[in-house]
Amino acid sequence: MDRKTFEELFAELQQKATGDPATSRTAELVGKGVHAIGKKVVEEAAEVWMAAEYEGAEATAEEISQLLYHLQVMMVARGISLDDVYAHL
Ligand SMILES: N=c1c2ncn([C@@H]3O[C@H](COP(=O)(O)OP(=O)(O)OP(=O)(O)O)[C@@H](O)[C@H]3O)c2ncn1[C@@H]1O[C@H](COP(=O)(O)O)[C@@H](O)[C@H]1O
Repeated sequence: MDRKTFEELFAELQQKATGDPATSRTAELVGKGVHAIGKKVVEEAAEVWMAAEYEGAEATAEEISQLLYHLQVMMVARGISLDDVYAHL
């Protein structure tokens, strides 16, 4: 499995954002804009909730990974850095 940390994924997505939408999901989503990304964030958040209530830990962890990915895509699309977010933790 291609494992990466939260920080490593964010660095990768910053690079991918300006890439080819035909080969990069990140570039495709950033091209669609904040409205489309926001819908994915809400959809993935609901899937985390449902998995946590009705599915096992592994399925829940997978949904959480997809939510974190889409949150990072939103950050890239809006020009928000990791430090911008960490400042509020
Ligand atoms: N971690 C992720 C990741 N998690 C989720 N997803 C995307 O989110 C989708 C999951 O959402 P859904 O189940 O709703 O999928 P879907 O129904 O096909 O989505 P819709 O097209 O209907 O919106 C997956 O099919 C992926 O397209 C991700 N896409 C990319 N990454 C990582 O991001 C990096 C850059 O990826 P690219 O930009 O594609 O090169 C790589 O390291 C990837 O592993």
